[in-house]
Amino acid sequence: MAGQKKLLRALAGEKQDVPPIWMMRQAGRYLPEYRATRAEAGDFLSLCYNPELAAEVTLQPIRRYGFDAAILFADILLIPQALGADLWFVTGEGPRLSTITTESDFAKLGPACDIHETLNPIYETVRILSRELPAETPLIGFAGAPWTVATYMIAGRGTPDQGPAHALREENTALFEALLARITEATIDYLSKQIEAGAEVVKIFDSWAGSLKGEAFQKYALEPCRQITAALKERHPGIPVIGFPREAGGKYAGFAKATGIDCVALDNSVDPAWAAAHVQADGCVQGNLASRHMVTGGQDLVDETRRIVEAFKNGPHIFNLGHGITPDANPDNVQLMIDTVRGG
Ligand SMILES: Cc1c2[nH]c(c1CCC(=O)O)Cc1[nH]c(c(CCC(=O)O)c1C)Cc1[nH]c(c(CCC(=O)O)c1C)Cc1[nH]c(c(C)c1CCC(=O)O)C2
Repeated sequence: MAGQKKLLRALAGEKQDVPPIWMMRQAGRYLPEYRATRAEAGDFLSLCYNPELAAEVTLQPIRRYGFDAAILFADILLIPQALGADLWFVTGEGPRLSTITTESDFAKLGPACDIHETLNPIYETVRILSRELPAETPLIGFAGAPWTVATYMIAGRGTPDQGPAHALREENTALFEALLARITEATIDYLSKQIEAGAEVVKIFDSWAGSLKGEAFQKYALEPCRQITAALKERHPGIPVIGFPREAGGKYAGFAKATGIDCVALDNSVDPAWAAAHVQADGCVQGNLASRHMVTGGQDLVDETRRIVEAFKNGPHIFNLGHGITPDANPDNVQLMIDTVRGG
């Protein structure tokens, strides 16, 4: 069923001599061809909603590097926008959204079933990519996890400690949980449409999972991921799901079993030998190389890449970074990483 695609074979639990490789944010500002297409689109959001150009930037890193997977070009904050939040990007600073802190803010959001009107161009991007990607290159669809998306919707921007979201969670738990439930429902529908349009794998990005401790992690990171995964696998039997509870630390262990996901994406704070013993024991793992190596390069990059490949060589493994590549990265260092993984 997994066919010959290396990524799908790893997700199905197969150990390979050379792991498949792709990179978080592989379509991005470190590539001159991305910057040119983004300029043609006008701005980042216009690029996300332009199916031809979004497909073009998705394909750019595949053409340049021959990665073993493509990831849909879009953003986790399109869901809040499709639910009715205002969204814009401030150059050099990041995203801004209208905030949700009261029942009346929440009441202004639309129902989950209304998101597709806004998100239809994204499904069109997926359809174009299904036609244009090389036969051996699967397409990964994605969405943000409800907690991470909620942190942006509550604060109206990225925050270092997710303070406003934690405050709402403690002070108005009912409103916080209603918001999470709405995002969860929308995310299931959104990912389901991506799969219908041709995505062969989906990934759930919980970039701020690490700030949820103890029972809160179980309720607001693990449980929504379990719900989304169960609903998708019921609608689309066999669809592989990658989960990324970033900075989950010791809670990476057991996460795949508890949620039903097929692969756990690791950030660069976990020791690969520990993760091989405690996370990969349950199935496929992905990630772990610190993104800064794409800036600094050299022998350190080669040594770290080899250390990770070696640590995970006895089980299913997808080579990737521990977080997205940054705009100051050198494209030559990406090639060096790929050559090291493939050439030893
Ligand atoms: C938290 C989060 C966001 N977006 C995303 C996350 C989760 C993963 C993570 O933790 O990095 C996920 C994301 N964002 C983007 C993708 C596309 C696919 C890929 O190549 O990985 C994916 C999977 C494109 C993007 N999303 C964004 C860019 C840069 C936009 C530009 O061209 O100016 C890209 C290529 C913008 C974005 N989008 C977001 C922020 C905070 C920012 C601004 C920060 C920055 O400028 O890098 C929200």
